[in-house]
Amino acid sequence: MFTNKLLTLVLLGMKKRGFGAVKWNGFGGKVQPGETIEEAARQELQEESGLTVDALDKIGNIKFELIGETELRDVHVFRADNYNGEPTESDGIHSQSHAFYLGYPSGQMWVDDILWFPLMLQKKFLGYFKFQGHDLIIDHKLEEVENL
Ligand SMILES: CNc1ncnc2c1ncn2[C@@H]1O[C@H](COP(=O)(O)OP(=O)(O)OP(=O)(O)O)[C@@H](O)[C@H]1O
Repeated sequence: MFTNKLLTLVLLGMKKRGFGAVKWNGFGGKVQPGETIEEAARQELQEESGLTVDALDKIGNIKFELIGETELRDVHVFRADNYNGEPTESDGIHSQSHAFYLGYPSGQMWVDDILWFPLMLQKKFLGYFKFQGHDLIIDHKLEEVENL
């Protein structure tokens, strides 16, 4: 994430295949055995975008319930304001910066992102979203918190 007085840019990746294919999204994936959640976040960022980060702030936690799936998806959201390297396309992900306030590709993102992305610039938050299929939210809660 890069901010100056005029504009905030957010680097997003488009998954080429699998769950959430063709949606612009934060970089991420599943935590492997023996990894902490933060280690997994750094690993996925590096694998998917080619970037490394020094400071990584935990800013959100969202539980997703998808009707028909037995387990909740427990998503931890981290933010980094500086990064090392240049974003590169990987096997599974195509990366591109998007201006946060201008022309954000909302038609090609998870519908929940539009509700919580604005919070991640300034707040910590907890969220819950219940989905029917991949495009319809039938229940949700979002709350700002001091600490996670
Ligand atoms: C349902 N609403 C959602 N809204 C916003 N973001 C969502 C999301 N659901 C998952 N995410 C994110 O999507 C990425 C891939 O997650 P996930 O599919 O579990 O990982 P992984 O790369 O291992 O994918 P495959 O299952 O192998 O395709 C990861 O950043 C995760 O945080």
